[in-house]
Order: sequence, then structure tokens, then C-alpha cells
Amino acid sequence: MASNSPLIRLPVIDFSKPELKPGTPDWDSLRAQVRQALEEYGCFEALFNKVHLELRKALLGAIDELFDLPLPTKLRNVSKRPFHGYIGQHPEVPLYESLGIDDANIPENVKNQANILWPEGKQSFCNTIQSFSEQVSELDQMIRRMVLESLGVEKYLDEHMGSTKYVLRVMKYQGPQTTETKLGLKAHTDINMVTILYQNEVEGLEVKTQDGEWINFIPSPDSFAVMIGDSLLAWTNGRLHSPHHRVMMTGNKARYSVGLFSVPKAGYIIEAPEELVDEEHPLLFKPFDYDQFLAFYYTEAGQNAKSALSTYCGV
Ligand SMILES: O=C(O)CCC(=O)C(=O)O
Ligand SMILES: [Fe+2]
Repeated sequence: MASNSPLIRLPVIDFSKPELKPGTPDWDSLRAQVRQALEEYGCFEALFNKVHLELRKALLGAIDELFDLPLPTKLRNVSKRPFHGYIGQHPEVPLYESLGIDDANIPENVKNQANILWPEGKQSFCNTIQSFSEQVSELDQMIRRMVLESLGVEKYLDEHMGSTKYVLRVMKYQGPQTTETKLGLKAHTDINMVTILYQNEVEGLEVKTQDGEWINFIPSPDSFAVMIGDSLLAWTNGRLHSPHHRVMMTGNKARYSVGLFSVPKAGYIIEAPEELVDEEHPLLFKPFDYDQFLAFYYTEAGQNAKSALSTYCGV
């Protein structure tokens, strides 16, 4: 049975330096740290103060307001993709509630989705969601650029960046009102490319090491958790790790979190570049269509598999 380790901390990587540009010594140093952290843990804590504290506070306030809406209103947020719309009162995870906003960095799209919840309009909410998504997407793009450069496949940068869009998912976990620890969100790997999480001060996120130990993510107001999903694991032909993670809740306070997910666009085929496949690194996953994998992931077989990705398209 996996235990929690109080001794291990996730690597902390500081992206707050001004003028962080490709080709500079600061960039190269961060790139080496990113590569190492993602190989070993598939996750790290990023310090990123370019998203101003006021915007981060406004975002947490906006999420609180959103989840305070009546249930029938929240249920109006539906999505064509499974589990992308509103989720609440799920019997397996009763403390968890979440709602997804597609193309959250594009003002028009945010407005259309906000109108579903607030037909009279809600401009401040839209501005907050859109600005946050746009600013955090810059961190996503820096990290992915560093990954491709460190693997020597930067010639695919444009194609790789163009293959994804951004989904913002806002989440609330009620405090279980006991000192006993209760499951907030069950252990899983993310299936998209990269996930960047921001949260309030209530702890709960845990990330599993490759040795099977759970590390507690201890947030500061400047920290973002960066995590690799199965799509980037497959695209890099297994060079990076995609970690299991879960949320465990205790106490009275609600945990608010928000994830910016870079997600392959519908119909995009994920295939490792030929430069990353050789005798030492045989192809691990057959090329696959992201939407078809997503559909498999939410079947019983996908949910019960040790690794849905390996079951779906492992060679
Ligand atoms: O709330 C969190 O910090 C984690 C959420 C998560 O793992 C997910 O939405 O995939
Ligand atoms: Fe996740």
C-alpha cells in the first residue's frame, strides 16, 4: 500500500525572472531543471508571478461565485466531450464539483459560455477567466518549448503548439467537516498534454512518485503545479513521466482549484516524432486519435485499466 512521504518535496522551478527568453543562460538553466523534473516526477512546482496576485485573487473569488449558483443553472453547462461540462454530486466523489470552459483564452468563447450561466452577461467574470487563461498559457508554451528543445525536436514546435487548445476547469472540494481524510478526487493520470494547476491555500493535492510514494503538494500564493499528461508522454515516446495524482480532503475549509489544460484538438493524431524512436527507444504507443482515446478512457475498461494509454494503444 502506498504511503505518504513527508520527506520528499516536488522540485520547485522559478519562472519569475524578468526577460526569460529562449537562448539566454537563464532559459537554458530552467530548461535543464524542467527536463529533469518531468523525467523523474512528471510534475513540479512552478513559481510564476507574471500572473498578478490581484488576478489570482479575483479568479478564486469568481470560482466561489460560480459554484454558489443554483444547481439547475450549473447543470446548463454541458459539453460534447465526456466529463468536460459540469460535474457535481457524483457518488464516488461527493466532495468534488467542477465545471469546464473550452477555449478559455479566447474572449468570444468565454463570453458565450458565461452567457449560459448568466444570460444577463457577466463581463468581469469573463475578463478574469480569459486573462488568467491567456497568461498561464504562456507558462504552458514556455514549458513545452523547453521540453521540445531539450529533446532536440524543436523543428516540430509550431506543429506541436498548433495541435492543442486550452480548456480551463474550475473545481471546488468541500471540506469533509471531519479530521478524517476523505477522498476528494480519485487517483488518475491526466490524458491531455500539460496541466497547470492553481489553488487557494487549502492543501489536498498529492502526486505519486515512480517508487509509489505520495508527495503532498504544499502551495504558496505564487505556486502553480505543472503536470505532464498521457498525450505528451506518448508524443515524447515515454521520455517524460505522467504521474498519478489525487486530492485528499480533511477539515472544514473548501479547496478551490483551477486547471489550465493544453488539450489536443479534435481529430489530431498523436504520434512520436521519428527522431525520438530508435533501437534504444522503440516506439511505445501506436499513433492515436485523441478524441477516440478520450472516449475509451471513460469506458469501464478505460477507467479500470492500470494505464488507459497502454491498454488503448501500447505497442
Ligand atoms: O484539484 C486539483 O488540484 C487536481 C485536479 C485534477 O487532477 C484534474 O482536474 O485533473
Ligand atoms: Fe488531474
